[in-house]
Amino acid sequence: MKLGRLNHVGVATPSIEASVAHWRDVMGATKIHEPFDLPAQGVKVCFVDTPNAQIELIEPLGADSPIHGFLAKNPLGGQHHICFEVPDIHAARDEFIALGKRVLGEPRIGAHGTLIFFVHPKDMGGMLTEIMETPNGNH
Ligand SMILES: C[C@@H](C(=O)O)C(=O)SCCNC(=O)CCNC(=O)[C@H](O)C(C)(C)COP(=O)(O)OP(=O)(O)OC[C@H]1O[C@@H](n2cnc3c(N)ncnc32)[C@H](O)[C@@H]1OP(=O)(O)O
Ligand SMILES: [Co+2]
Repeated sequence: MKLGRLNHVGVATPSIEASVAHWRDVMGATKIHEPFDLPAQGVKVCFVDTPNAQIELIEPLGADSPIHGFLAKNPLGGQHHICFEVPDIHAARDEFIALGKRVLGEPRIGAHGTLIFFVHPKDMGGMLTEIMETPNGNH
């Protein structure tokens, strides 16, 4: 696979509102985007910009949210996934599968509007890994 830019670090939180205050007041973030619901992924999302990547705050949305289990184990929240860009999402998916990695579902539209997929943390050194097609402008 051709490893691209680190796009974001996903951080699960029980409260985006409380996390926004942390990133603003403790970490000094100056550009924090408006939160929005992403029902197709079962999360509410809020991007915090850093100079070279984003922090993606995710709060559970709905009873089927994929992050309920993580928050049950980590009630404070915490680092949930890392996301790297690739030029060709379908080629990347085929390559992970060929390496025997568990790709979690079909590529789907993520929070940046491009296709994403996830690879199981137990096949990735303990890190839930999100792969996303490079958004226009990041090339
Ligand atoms: C909006 C979007 C975007 O950026 O565009 C997003 O990011 S949405 C981000 C939210 N969406 C997703 O995460 C979708 C993909 N995720 C999934 O399909 C699931 O969450 C899985 C990763 C398969 C985990 O499933 P589940 O929560 O049922 O966990 P489980 O209890 O079966 O966990 C199995 C083992 O994996 C570990 N495990 C679970 N989640 C983990 C995580 N985030 N990082 C590292 N390890 C993790 C558990 O501790 C457990 O280990 P032990 O057995 O050793 O205790
Ligand atoms: Co993400």
